[in-house]
Amino acid sequence: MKVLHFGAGNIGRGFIGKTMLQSGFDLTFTDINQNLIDALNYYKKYKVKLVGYNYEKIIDINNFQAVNLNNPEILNIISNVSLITTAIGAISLNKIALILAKGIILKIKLKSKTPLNIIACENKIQASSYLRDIIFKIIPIKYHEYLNENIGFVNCSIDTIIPSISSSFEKNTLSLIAENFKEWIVDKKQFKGTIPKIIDMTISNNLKSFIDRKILTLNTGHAITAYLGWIKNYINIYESIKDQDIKNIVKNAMQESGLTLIKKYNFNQQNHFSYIDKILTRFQNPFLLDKIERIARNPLQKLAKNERLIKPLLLAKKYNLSYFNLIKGIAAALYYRNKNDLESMKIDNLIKTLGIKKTLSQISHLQLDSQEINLIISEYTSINEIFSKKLYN
Ligand SMILES: NC(=O)c1ccc[n+]([C@@H]2O[C@H](COP(=O)([O-])OP(=O)(O)OC[C@H]3O[C@@H](n4cnc5c(N)ncnc54)[C@H](O)[C@@H]3O)[C@@H](O)[C@H]2O)c1
Ligand SMILES: O=P(O)(O)OC[C@@H](O)[C@@H](O)[C@H](O)[C@H](O)CO
Repeated sequence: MKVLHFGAGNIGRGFIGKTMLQSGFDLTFTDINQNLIDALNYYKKYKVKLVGYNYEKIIDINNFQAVNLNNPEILNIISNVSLITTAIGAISLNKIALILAKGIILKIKLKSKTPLNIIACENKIQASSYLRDIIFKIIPIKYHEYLNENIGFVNCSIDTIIPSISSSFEKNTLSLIAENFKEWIVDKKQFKGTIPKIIDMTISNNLKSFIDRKILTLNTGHAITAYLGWIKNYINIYESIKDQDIKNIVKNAMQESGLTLIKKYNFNQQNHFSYIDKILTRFQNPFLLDKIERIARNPLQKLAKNERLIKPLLLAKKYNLSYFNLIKGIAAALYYRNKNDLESMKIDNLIKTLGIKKTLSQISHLQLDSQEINLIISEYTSINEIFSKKLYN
C-alpha cells in the first residue's frame, strides 16, 4: 500500500514513518523543510532508539522516499496513494488543505476509484474532521459525492512521547530517541474501503472518549509541568516533575480534569487514576531528555477554549467539581515568555496593551468578569511570590 506522510519531524519519523515501514508499506515523507528532505534523501536511513526504564532497543528505518511539499510531483503522489497521515502541528493543517484538495481533484479527474483515507495525527480534538471541513470548502460541490464515497477523514488519538533531539546518539541527525510506550487509536467508522492493517494502530468504535482521555489528561499535565517548570528555570520535563511542589499541582490538576472525564464518560475512577500515575512515571523518564520548550510551545493554541487547559476547567465548572490546580496551571501558562516562541511573545504584547484580564478573555473566550477568570488573575499575580519569576531567557 502507498502512503504519504506530511511532516517528517519527531513523531513523523519516530513513530508514524517507523510504523508504516514496519507494516510493509511504500512510504513517502513530505515536508516544507528542504534541509530535512535533503537529509532524508542523502542518508536514506535513520535509527529510532526506544527507551524505557530498563529497556533500550534500536530500530533501523530505511526504504522510504522524501519530497518537498512544493515539488509539483506531490499532486501525483496524493492522487495515487491509499493513505495519507499528517503530523505537522495542528495550526498548520489549514496550510496543507489546498494542496490536498488539488491532489484529490486530480484523483477525481483520473477517475480513480481507490479509496483514500486521511488521518491527521495531531494533538487536536477531531483533527481529521477539522481538516475535512476545510477541504470540503475548497473542493467544488459537484465533487462532494465523490468525496463522501471515497475519501475517509479518520480521527485518532495518538500518544507516544518523542522529543526534539539536539544531540543525536549517532552522527545521522535524522535519528531519534522515542519512548517505548505507544497508543494510536483510530475511529473505525470513518474509514473508506478496507481498513489497512497497520501495526501499533488500534481500531475503536468509541474514539471520542479516548481523544478527550488523552488530551485532557496527558497533555493537560504535560503543559502544566512545562509552564511551572519554566518559571522555576528547569530545562527538561523530568527535572520539573521531580520537583515535589510542581508534581503535586500537576497530579492534582490531572485528577481534577480526570474527575470531569469520569463524570462525562463514566470511566472507572481507580483505572483512570492509575492511568494518571502511569503518565507521571512517563514524564519522569530521564532517558528522553524532553525539553520544557517543546512541551510549552504555542501557548496561544494551548490556552484556547477547546484545549487541554481551559476545557477541563469549564467542564469542572459545569459539573460543580474542584478546579483550583487547573487554575494554577493556566496562570503559569500566562507567564511563558520565550523569544523563540512567537505565540508567547504575542501573549506578552497583548498583556502590555490590553492588560492581563482582557488578554486572557480574548485568548480563552472566558467571560471577563467570571469567577474563573478572577481566580486565574489572582493566581497570576501571586504566582511570583511562590516561584522565582523568569520573564526572558
Ligand atoms: N512529538 C510528540 O511527542 C508528539 C506526540 C503525539 C502527537 N504529536 C503531534 O504531532 C504533531 C507534530 O509534532 P512533532 O513533535 O513531530 O513536531 P515537529 O516540529 O518535530 O515536526 C513537525 C514537522 O512538520 C513540518 N511542517 C510544518 N508545517 C508543514 C506544512 N505546512 N507542510 C508540511 N510539513 C510541515 C515541519 O517542518 C516539521 O518537520 C503535533 O501536532 C503534535 O502535537 C507529537
Ligand atoms: O505537541 P503539542 O505541542 O500539542 O504538545 C506537546 C506535548 O505535550 C506532546 O507532544 C506530547 O509529547 C505528546 O502528546 C505525547 O503523546
